[in-house]
Amino acid sequence: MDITLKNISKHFGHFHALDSIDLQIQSGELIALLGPSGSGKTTLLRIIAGLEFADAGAVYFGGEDVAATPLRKRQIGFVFQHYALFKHMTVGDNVSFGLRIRKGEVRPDKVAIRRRADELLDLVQLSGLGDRYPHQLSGGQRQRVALARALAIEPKVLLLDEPFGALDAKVRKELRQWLRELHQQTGVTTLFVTHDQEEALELADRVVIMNGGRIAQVGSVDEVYEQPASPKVFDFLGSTNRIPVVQRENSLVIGDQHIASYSGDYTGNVTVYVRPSDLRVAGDDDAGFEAIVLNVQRTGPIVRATVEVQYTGQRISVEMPHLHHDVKKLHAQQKLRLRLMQFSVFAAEANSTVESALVPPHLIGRERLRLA
Ligand SMILES: Nc1ncnc2c1ncn2[C@@H]1O[C@H](COP(=O)(O)OP(=O)(O)OP(=O)(O)O)[C@@H](O)[C@H]1O
Repeated sequence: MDITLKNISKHFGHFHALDSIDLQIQSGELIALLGPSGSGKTTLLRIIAGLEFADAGAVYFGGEDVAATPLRKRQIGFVFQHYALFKHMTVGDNVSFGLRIRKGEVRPDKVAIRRRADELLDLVQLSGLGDRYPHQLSGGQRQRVALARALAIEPKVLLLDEPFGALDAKVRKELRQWLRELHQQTGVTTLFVTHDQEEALELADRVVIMNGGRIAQVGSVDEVYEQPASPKVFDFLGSTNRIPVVQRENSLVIGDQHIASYSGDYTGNVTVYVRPSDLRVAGDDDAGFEAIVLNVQRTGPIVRATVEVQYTGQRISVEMPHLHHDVKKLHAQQKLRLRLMQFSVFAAEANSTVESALVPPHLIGRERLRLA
């Protein structure tokens, strides 16, 4: 089932929780709604479900405006963060609940209901546990029961609100992989809310990044990660270093050092955004910038260092694989050159001064005069 959201807005009192949301979701897509707390993810999910109503705009399922379609007729499966299983019912009865409460002709007979529950328990890899009660399951198993229950009604759309939020990190990782496989098998159009960028990037076909009730960017995992539309999106998708530099003749420079080629939209004083893991020790022929190592931490296969960028004074983090011979020897007070493997450039931040970005310290007096 494809879903179209057109110009959705929602206020709670004077608070503008959603502002002109437009989004098109293809049938069978797995979409992550990612964003900081309060950005409007759950509100949007609830509006799609019909649990909340928009002040303006429309939701279309397969081209049909669902404004007048009540919740029970939207054929939506839900899973929330806190497993809302019925405690007094067995796992099998929980899974088949949506079928057992159907009325009239659409209610399958007892044997068919039992068979469907068993199939679903197979699908979520819990076969044989149908007679247990929820308290006899682990957290991860309970969330899988919740998913099986949501799938029992053969939903056209699956909506998951932080489905793994209450589970520990290891179980979360396992369930992510499992959900991805389950989605490949069922092909149900799925939207899931998360504020965990790793979860969104690992699971989704496309990511919708929300901020302050608006969509900050929509794209494939590679698009949002490699071409973030704004500093906010860059920040939200992982650790960020910011380095003030100058764009000059297709080049980014710090002082007299050419640190990378660049011919994008921004010119003059700009800020390079680079992730710690996208920095490497530069070879003799590489473009790069000088830095001094302040401290080094070795954690398993990764070496983490804090370095100070020469001339600009920024303290930035670097993460490199420990196997490289230059990285093995890294120590405090060492001078080195770093190169940017992948980075984004945005307009200069308000507090990054021209003199710190542009010139080596011994030239600052002169350069300031020239700029005055
Ligand atoms: N029923 C309500 N009444 C008043 N304000 C609400 C209501 N529901 C949500 N809000 C507000 O709307 C904003 C968006 O809330 P929403 O739950 O959609 O955010 P979210 O991105 O899902 O956040 P989280 O990750 O913390 O769950 C928040 O500021 C929240 O306080």
